[in-house]
Amino acid sequence: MSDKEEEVLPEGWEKRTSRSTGLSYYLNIFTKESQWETPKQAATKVGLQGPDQVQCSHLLVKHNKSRRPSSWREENIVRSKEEAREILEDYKKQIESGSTTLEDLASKYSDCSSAKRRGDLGMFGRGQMQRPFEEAAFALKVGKMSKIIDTDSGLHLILRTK
Ligand SMILES: O=C(N[C@H](Cc1nc2ccccc2[nH]1)C(=O)O)c1cc2ccccc2s1
Repeated sequence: MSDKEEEVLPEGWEKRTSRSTGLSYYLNIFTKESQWETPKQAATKVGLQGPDQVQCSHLLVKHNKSRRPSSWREENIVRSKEEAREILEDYKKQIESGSTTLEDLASKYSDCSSAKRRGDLGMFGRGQMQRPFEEAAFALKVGKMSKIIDTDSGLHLILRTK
């Protein structure tokens, strides 16, 4: 194309010139990520490392090896980790059948104080929750539920809500 014709780029991209090489590159104005290749489709709004923050609800079943084997529901939690897994697998089946929701079960049965908020943990960024929980939460798409996640607190089912 002649230099008179403006290069039309897909939405969300800007053409820049590298100060060091003088070569053109393309900047994703949402994620600030750059690339040499001319973009063929609209810029993604989520960078390679995923969103900065997510919001999740969770259902926690503690066991006798949990960091704090106590909760608003049970002063002294004695069930084994295997029993906790069986309980959570049954909750997971109920949720997947559509007969109930994670939030309804969290309100009644979660061993986390977030049970009082239907399991809602609010928004959080990386570095705030135990790593296995964080990795699972940030890998979820909005509206999706995790597999059973094992942390020092116990066994969790996670639902990403934002
Ligand atoms: O750490 C908490 N509660 C612990 C159990 C627990 N351990 C967790 C580990 C990862 C994510 C949530 C978790 N909840 C407890 O009650 O023994 C939190 C409670 C709440 C309540 C509201 C919002 C955030 C949080 S985090």
